[in-house]
Amino acid sequence: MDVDSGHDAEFAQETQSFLQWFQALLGATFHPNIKIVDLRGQDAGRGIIATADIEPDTVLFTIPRVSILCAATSDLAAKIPDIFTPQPTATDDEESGDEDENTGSQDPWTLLILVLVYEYLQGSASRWKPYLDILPSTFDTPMFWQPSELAELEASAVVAKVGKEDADKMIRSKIFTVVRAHEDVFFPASTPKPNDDELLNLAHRMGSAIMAYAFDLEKEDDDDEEDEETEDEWIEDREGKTMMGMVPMADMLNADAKFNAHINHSEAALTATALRAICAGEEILNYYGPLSNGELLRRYGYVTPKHARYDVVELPWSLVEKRMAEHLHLDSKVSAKVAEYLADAGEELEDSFVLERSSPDPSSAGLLEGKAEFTGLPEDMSEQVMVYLKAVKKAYGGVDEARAEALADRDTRNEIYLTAVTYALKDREGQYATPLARDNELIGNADKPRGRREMALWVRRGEKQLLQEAQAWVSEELNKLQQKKAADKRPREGNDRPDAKRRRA
Ligand SMILES: C[S@@+](CC[C@H](N)C(=O)[O-])C[C@H]1O[C@@H](n2cnc3c(N)ncnc32)[C@H](O)[C@@H]1O
Repeated sequence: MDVDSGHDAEFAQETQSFLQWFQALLGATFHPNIKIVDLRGQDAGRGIIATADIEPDTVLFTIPRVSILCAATSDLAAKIPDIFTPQPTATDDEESGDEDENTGSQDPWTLLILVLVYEYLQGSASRWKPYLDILPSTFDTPMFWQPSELAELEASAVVAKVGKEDADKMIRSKIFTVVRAHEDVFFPASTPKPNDDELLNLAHRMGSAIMAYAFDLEKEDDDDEEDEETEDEWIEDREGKTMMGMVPMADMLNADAKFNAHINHSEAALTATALRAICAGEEILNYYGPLSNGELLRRYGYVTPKHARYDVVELPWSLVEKRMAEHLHLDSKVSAKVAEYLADAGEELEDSFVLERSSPDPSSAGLLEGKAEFTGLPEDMSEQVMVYLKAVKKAYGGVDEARAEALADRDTRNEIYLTAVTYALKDREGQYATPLARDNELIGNADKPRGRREMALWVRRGEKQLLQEAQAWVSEELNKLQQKKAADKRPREGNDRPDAKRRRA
């Protein structure tokens, strides 16, 4: 038997039906040395493992493009073609200011939600029924978390990105309208029609499945001549206009920052190949990109220790600005002038900046290379600080020339910047409900998080660790700068022989 029977007979049966369905697809292949397994014991759903050693470059499985579930393959496009013909672009809508009201224009996301809702509602009549049966009905993405679970993520930028309300709004405007206008197409006569709440839940479920499972598919027209076998993997830009699709079996692969398989896109099929030798018993892992654990949680509902190297933290400009104003002892009058100059100069200030480590790309074999290290503050933040300090210098002009003069010195500006950032980073760390030491204590020797609260704990711990690394880096830079300033002064003092002068005096 190709399938691990696991503990749950229904789960195993669905896996088996899916595999049989997949293997019967014209052009599909599934290597005999791999199998789908039940990894629920590790909070990882289904996954694929090697049952015997696998050579590098082995084709693990092949999915013919005609079996991808998308707008181009579902019958829905033929039944309501108007919805699938290109509408004015989002930019046009934004310009006309009626994006929310424009219920007609669909995008790759909403089209795929419509397709999935349609295929799901067709039940046994859907070509993809055995595949749809194994898609999850519940998710661990924060979109579905209780407020008390979300509270564990407090201060992480992930919370603001959950977007449940926006998703509800989008579903009501773009999905409901189409489904309700074509009930004869969406709802088979033999089954009861879902009410709005049921439809909302179904659309959310499909939207979340897309977020965690869908591939961005290249449009045939976009392929260039060399694209026989392109390197187009999970594309990170989910806002793009490329067609999206659900790729059975390719999405049975779990993923990590260290991985051993890759999905190649060719004209007729998608193939999963081994990037290096894979040992019997090893899990076959794909790669979703250099995502922070916060982002991995938001999109896919899981976090891994290896993704922590890609963690990010947002530093609000307000914290940096406040600390700079304090450091410069700006009074309200000067502050107002600074704001005025910035406005006059048309400077559009960013609200926040993303701190991250420099991390080498994984090797072509999917191995992690080198160390991820904090090596500098975001360049756009440094630029914004300099714009701000220039405005301060101008505000002091004619009021306090000595201060204005001091700000003309580059090292002085840098010192002000680094000092303010030191405090701003501490302030940012203080926004989290628990200190890093407490999170470390809670995690102890655990090798991975289990459950939502632990995932939140790992996300916030990772962000605070990064904040501390940033603080250490800033403090070192500040030391170097102060030493440089001291050294810059010394030769002058030596030349002027102040000691001798003082002695003479
Ligand atoms: C493309 S699917 C992979 C197959 C999935 N495990 C299943 O049972 O259908 C992506 C989902 O798998 C899970 N997943 C992927 N990689 C994982 C990992 N390294 N650890 C835990 N869960 C993982 C997450 O729930 C994610 O949303």
